[in-house]
Amino acid sequence: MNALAATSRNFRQASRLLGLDSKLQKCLLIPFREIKVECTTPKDDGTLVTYVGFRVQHDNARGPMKGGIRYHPEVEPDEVNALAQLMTWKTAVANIPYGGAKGGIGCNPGDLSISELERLTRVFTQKIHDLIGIHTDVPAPDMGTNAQTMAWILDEYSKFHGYSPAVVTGKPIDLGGSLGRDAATGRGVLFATEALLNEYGKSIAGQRFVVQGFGNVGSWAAQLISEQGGKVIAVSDITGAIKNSQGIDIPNLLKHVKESHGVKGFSGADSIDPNSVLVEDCDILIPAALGGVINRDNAKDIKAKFIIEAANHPTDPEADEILAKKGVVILPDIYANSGGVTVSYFEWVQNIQGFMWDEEKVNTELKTYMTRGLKDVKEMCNTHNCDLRMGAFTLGVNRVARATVLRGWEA
Ligand SMILES: NC(=O)C1=CN([C@@H]2O[C@H](COP(=O)(O)OP(=O)(O)OC[C@H]3O[C@@H](n4cnc5c(N)ncnc54)[C@H](OP(=O)(O)O)[C@@H]3O)[C@@H](O)[C@H]2O)C=CC1
Ligand SMILES: O=C(O)CCC(=O)C(=O)O
Repeated sequence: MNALAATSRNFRQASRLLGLDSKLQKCLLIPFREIKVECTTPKDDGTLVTYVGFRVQHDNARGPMKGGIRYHPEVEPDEVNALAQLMTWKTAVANIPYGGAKGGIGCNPGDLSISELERLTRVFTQKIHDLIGIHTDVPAPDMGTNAQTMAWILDEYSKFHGYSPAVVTGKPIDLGGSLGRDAATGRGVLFATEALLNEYGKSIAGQRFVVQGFGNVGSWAAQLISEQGGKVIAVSDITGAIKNSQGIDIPNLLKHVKESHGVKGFSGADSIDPNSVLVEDCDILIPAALGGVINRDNAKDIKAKFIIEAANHPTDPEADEILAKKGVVILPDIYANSGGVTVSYFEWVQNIQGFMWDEEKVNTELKTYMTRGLKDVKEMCNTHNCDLRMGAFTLGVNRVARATVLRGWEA
């Protein structure tokens, strides 16, 4: 099932549980604005190349639209649309005053030089600068983009609108980025996992984890989990997959990845088939790469008891049903990975206030938001007698529906 069909199906199920009428459902589902732009830019050898860029602004009932920009070869309109919709429900679940958006460019950032990436980012910004802004739509990093990408967007945007650090989050600290934003999604995953395990009388220490994806989110999650005594027994990225049943030494793996640009060849673990990583024997599985990776083909073989969705939309609805029958507990993306956008919100607040928080304050506030988030989700599970995914969807959709009705959508 494609990402948009899957996300919209979850939305409709939540709307039915909430008893939303069909007109309001339609109004909430259809994006506010979908932008598609041509980005033609010279390569380093002077030849011209054209990429297609997207920004989908899904909803702004609760505040400025917010969401990352992804550079990946598989970026396509339906997926960006689904990811923008997920951002609307995610910011509502986190209870931060934002709507949802997402963007992307269909390119392989690994094939581009730094100067080619800079030119592409500047051309994309030139095409969308009049549609983003501090109080309209605030981009951030996602797969294939990082703090440097945000610095280029900030600089290009500022040429048109004056210096505006709050127009993007996830910036370098020297340009007004927040302490703790780089680690925030992984740290949020840690806090969410702790809060969930607490419900089962368990803690991180001694649990066996498998992490798919070792970029920003996966590597921070693995590092913070291992610091809490969790045993990360298998990890994968685009270069391959590795396993050590005794637990991988994450600080050493991080050094290896810095030097070798991937987990492949790490001497402290055995190489395994990347296709087997999701079905490895473990207690907790953390998908932290692409969407749709847990589907009807592999769900029945998953051995983890808990799945913490660090990635966006890693689990297909068909897999959800199979896993529910097996008793696997899934902590859904729109709650589990909300630590990133929550600290993005803290960054935006700091930029607007012109006052910088220390890292301890950022992390303490993040823990408060993540702990309260699970409590709110569980309350909806009790009210609607549903699983955690529907608990999160009903929570997010209900908050957006209430804001929409209060603002007077029937004009
Ligand atoms: N960054 C953030 O703050 C947030 C990110 N997310 C979500 O988390 C996920 C990861 O994002 P992020 O860490 O930022 O992205 P990064 O680009 O930093 O990292 C992505 C990781 O996934 C790996 N990867 C790509 N394809 C595969 C594959 N087929 N199998 C295994 N690994 C693969 C990449 O390998 P390689 O580097 O070798 O290509 C890399 O290790 C995405 O779904 C994103 O939407 C959610 C909330 C916030
Ligand atoms: O930090 C942000 O604004 C958005 C992060 C993001 O894209 C996501 O949560 O999926």
